[in-house]
Amino acid sequence: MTPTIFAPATAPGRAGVAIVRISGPLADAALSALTAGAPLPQPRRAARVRVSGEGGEQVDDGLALRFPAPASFTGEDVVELHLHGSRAVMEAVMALLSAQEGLRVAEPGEFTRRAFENGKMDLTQAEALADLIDAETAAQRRQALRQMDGALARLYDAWRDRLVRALAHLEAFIDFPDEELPPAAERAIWGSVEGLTAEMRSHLDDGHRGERLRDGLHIAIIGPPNAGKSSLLNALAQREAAIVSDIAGTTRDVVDVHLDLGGYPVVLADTAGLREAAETIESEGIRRARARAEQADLRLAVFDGAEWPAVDDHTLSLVDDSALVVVNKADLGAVPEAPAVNGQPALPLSVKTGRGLDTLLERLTALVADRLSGGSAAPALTRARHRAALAECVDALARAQAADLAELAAEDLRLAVRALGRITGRVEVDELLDVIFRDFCIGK
Ligand SMILES: Nc1nc2c(ncn2[C@@H]2O[C@H](COP(=O)(O)OP(=O)(O)OP(=O)(O)O)[C@@H](O)[C@H]2O)c(=O)[nH]1
Ligand SMILES: [K+]
Ligand SMILES: [Mg+2]
Repeated sequence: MTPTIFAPATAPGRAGVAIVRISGPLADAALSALTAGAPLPQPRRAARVRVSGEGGEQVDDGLALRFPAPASFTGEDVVELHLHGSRAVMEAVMALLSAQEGLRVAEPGEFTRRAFENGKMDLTQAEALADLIDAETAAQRRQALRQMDGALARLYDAWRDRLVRALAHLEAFIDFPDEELPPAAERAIWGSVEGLTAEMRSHLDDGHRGERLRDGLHIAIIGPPNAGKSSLLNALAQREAAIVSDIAGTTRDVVDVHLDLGGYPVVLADTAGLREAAETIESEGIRRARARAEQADLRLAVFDGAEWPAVDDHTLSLVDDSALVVVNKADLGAVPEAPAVNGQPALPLSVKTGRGLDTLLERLTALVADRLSGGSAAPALTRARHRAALAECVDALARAQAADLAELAAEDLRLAVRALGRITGRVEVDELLDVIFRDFCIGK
């Protein structure tokens, strides 16, 4: 018998309510045992229950909900206990459940895994559920909900269906060599494969926006020492995340802060000021600053307005045309209204007076939204796992198209189908035959 599993469904710690979830064939029995054999509540109706332990000692007064199989999250019998969220109550109830025969504590992700195994969701939906739980910003929440609703699963399954169909048509002619593959049928098969390849390529070529939206867009603040990089980080983060001082070379380690810019997640990094450092710790800091600047999705270059119109060469060498350039300390130097650095428009800024901060925030938000939203109606690829499988699929399709023999082409199409199926976790059954019999009248 499948073991019945249980675990707290709410985060640990003191809370008004804590929920314990039980899933498996013994879920109802477990509830009965906890409630001294009181009648089971009606399905999907909250009922007040008195939870008691050994010798009838009361442990808590709470609510119980039953979701009989298969209409439950996992597809199994599920019981939810809504208890008071204290450590003492939770520990007592967990101990009582552990003591019951056939019950054990769930492993991480095991409820969702059972939901997948019972056909309640595909792998992309299971992943989306994890993303929704981790979501910190509105855009992350929207992406996760959309994927949980099956947007990616539908896209990948539709592609897979089209591939299976092309493969079935090709195999039909391989299996029945007396039948010539009519040129029109051959064109249809390869036309469909070509169309699919193009759609997959454009889905892959999305600037990684779905994956970035999960992780946050990485922005590195770079600039010469004392330009006010840490001051700017603190102003954007609205807290004293990094140490600010008038000593050049204050920042050494990279300091990351997580920001929500217009609903989009951003990881903003403050870095060491760039210069020829005399001392080893500072030069290690500068090495880290350069490395971070290279890995970042976007560079925010801060020049020192007190030096204007001179600009720092070390920083300049890291500024590309996607970088956002600001000239800070505009309150000190003779910084013009619309400065240009190396021909690139820059924003005059003063973290001290607040000048330019709103404009900078607006520009940053627009840039981030542009990188992460993509503005397209199609759902975004969200994981490296999907990317790897899709790339494998596209490679197999390219090989199939180049193959001389139909048998070899069919083998590559089969590999392509398998690669796609891995994304959603679908296994192949006798689908090929189904399609053949639906679309062909073999034997006529
Ligand atoms: N007048 C003026 N001073 C500023 C401004 N922004 C920062 N400062 C001052 O400039 C000095 C250096 O600021 P930081 O934020 O530590 O500069 P940094 O670029 O992080 O410096 P390092 O970490 O050493 O590379 C501090 O004394 C700040 O108070 C500004 O807009 N105007
Ligand atoms: K400093
Ligand atoms: Mg600093």
